[in-house]
Amino acid sequence: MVVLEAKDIKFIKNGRRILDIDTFTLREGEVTALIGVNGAGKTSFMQILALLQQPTSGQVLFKGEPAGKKNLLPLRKRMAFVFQQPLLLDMTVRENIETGLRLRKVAKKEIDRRVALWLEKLDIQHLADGPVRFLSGGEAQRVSIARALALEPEVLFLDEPFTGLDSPTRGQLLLDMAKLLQGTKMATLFVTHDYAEIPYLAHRLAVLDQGRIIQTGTPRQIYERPKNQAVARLLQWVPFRSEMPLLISQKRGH
Ligand SMILES: Nc1ncnc2c1ncn2[C@@H]1O[C@H](COP(=O)(O)OP(=O)(O)OP(=O)(O)O)[C@@H](O)[C@H]1O
Repeated sequence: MVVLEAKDIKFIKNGRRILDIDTFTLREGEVTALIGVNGAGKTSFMQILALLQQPTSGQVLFKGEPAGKKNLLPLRKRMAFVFQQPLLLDMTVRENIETGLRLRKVAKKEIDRRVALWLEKLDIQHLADGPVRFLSGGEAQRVSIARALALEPEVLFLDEPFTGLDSPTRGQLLLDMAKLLQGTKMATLFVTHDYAEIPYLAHRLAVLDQGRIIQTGTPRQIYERPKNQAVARLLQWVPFRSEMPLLISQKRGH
């Protein structure tokens, strides 16, 4: 099922075409990785999909409902973000996870249930009542993931969430994240500059080049058959790409 759909998106700034995307979809239960060189338009496109930025023309549909001024806020409440910087409030871990739920007027009992659940799933129960100020980078990112997932969003945006973490911390968090996303109904967009992360999380891959989506498919399809020179060039630095585990693609029988 298509959860989020972008149609005929054009985004023009200072007379320059930043984005020109005919069609793009995020589907239920699927993680789509979006890659492209610096300046390709990933952030702009993510902001448009997250309804944080209005395109010059075109439409974003949420489960078939066109997003417009009237339904912007209720639709945004059905989405959640994890950024490269955890952007935590100067409170305890527990309070950080609770805040978004309170803003959405979730009942106290349900807040307690969800906070306990996501503290456990992210393995941060022991940090719950301490201030976020003293957390390591990896712990802070776990809190920001728990905060996003506790909202039970229908769409999840992951904006380079593992960048800046050391290798073992990142590896463990990637594996934990893959487990957490398995079997959920969320439609997830995953922007990353580290292509080695893709096979662990992404079912689909979309390549953005100069504002256009130039190829979509499973990671394996794209690694094995890049559509043109631009895609091949982009992926040429992926280490050992032919031997990569491609965990999710294999499990799903692609
Ligand atoms: N509001 C704006 N006004 C003018 N130019 C903009 C605006 N937003 C983005 N751009 C330009 O659009 C292009 C795409 O930017 P964007 O940040 O979306 O790319 P990106 O793929 O996310 O890059 P990076 O990987 O470096 O974050 C860039 O050339 C940027 O300078």
